Amino acid sequence: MHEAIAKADTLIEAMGWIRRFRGKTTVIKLGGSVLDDKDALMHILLDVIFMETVGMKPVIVHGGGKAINRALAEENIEPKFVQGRRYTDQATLEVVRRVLAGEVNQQLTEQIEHLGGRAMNLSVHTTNVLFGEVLKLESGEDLGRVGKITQVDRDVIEGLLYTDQVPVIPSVCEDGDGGVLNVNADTAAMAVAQALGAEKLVFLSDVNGVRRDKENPDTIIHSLSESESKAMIGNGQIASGMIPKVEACLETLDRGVGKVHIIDGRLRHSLLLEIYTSEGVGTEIYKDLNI
Ligand SMILES: Nc1ncnc2c1ncn2[C@@H]1O[C@H](COP(=O)(O)OP(=O)(O)O)[C@@H](O)[C@H]1O
Ligand SMILES: CC(=O)N[C@@H](CCC(=O)OP(=O)(O)O)C(=O)O
Repeated sequence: MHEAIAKADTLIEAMGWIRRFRGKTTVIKLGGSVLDDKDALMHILLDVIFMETVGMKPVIVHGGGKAINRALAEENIEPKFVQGRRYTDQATLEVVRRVLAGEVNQQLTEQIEHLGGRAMNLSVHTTNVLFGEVLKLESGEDLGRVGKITQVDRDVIEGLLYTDQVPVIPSVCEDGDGGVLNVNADTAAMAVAQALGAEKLVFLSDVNGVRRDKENPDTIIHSLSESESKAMIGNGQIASGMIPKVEACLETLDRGVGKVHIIDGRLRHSLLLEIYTSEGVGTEIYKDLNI
């Protein structure tokens, strides 16, 4: 009996934060690292279904870098990265399109349905919501068929949220000429969060947050300013796949999204903990105060 009362107490405690976030949009970016961890992924999707059930509006944007690497290896194509982004020739693009917009996108949607939620896959194979153009790096280096998002079909996404479905969006966009482009999933999540004016953007990865020493989990920084983030990218403390994530956080904060966090998708219920504990988990990136 005591146990049952404690459970009921927990529900009442949750009422405050459920009310606070009801009707608000959270964009959740799932990276290849958590997509590859079956157990972690199942718990993340259960958290997402819970959020939707209590009236929050979760939107999933996903990558799948590891699955792409495996598929490329099968075709003897050597992966190549420039500043954390994949150089994408035509053969690589075919693989990215098949794996991200096809397999991973469909598997995620089916798994949400299998776990009792309602989801809809929005990809270039079904209903596309991401449009863009070829990304040009300031350094002048060529990335091939890599895109940046210039437009998001907000109406389609909001229509799904209105009918209590979780939109599941891969990081592939259409260009204006009937072709598709490979987009880094962190930047795609940023574009979707901006277009929707999301309350939160959460990056779920395989690290506990941004660390001073990337090998040492104890050096996590819970609250990181814009200027310190830039300095850490400059001196190499923030490297590889963390660069597009932090850059996406900074750009998002410039464009009116409430909060941006990088959290550990392997930690059970990290998504719910992030929303309803005051200190949160992982790293929050904030804009410098202009004093
Ligand atoms: N300062 C840092 N703190 C934490 N992780 C870092 C840092 N610099 C580089 N990294 C690397 O970034 C990786 C996360 O990026 P990535 O592998 O692209 O994740 P995802 O697949 O979730 O997008 C970490 O696993 C880590 O190896
Ligand atoms: C241009 C570019 O880099 N595209 C990425 C898209 C997938 C992605 O970003 O996946 P993760 O989130 O798992 O890293 C790629 O081809 O790997």
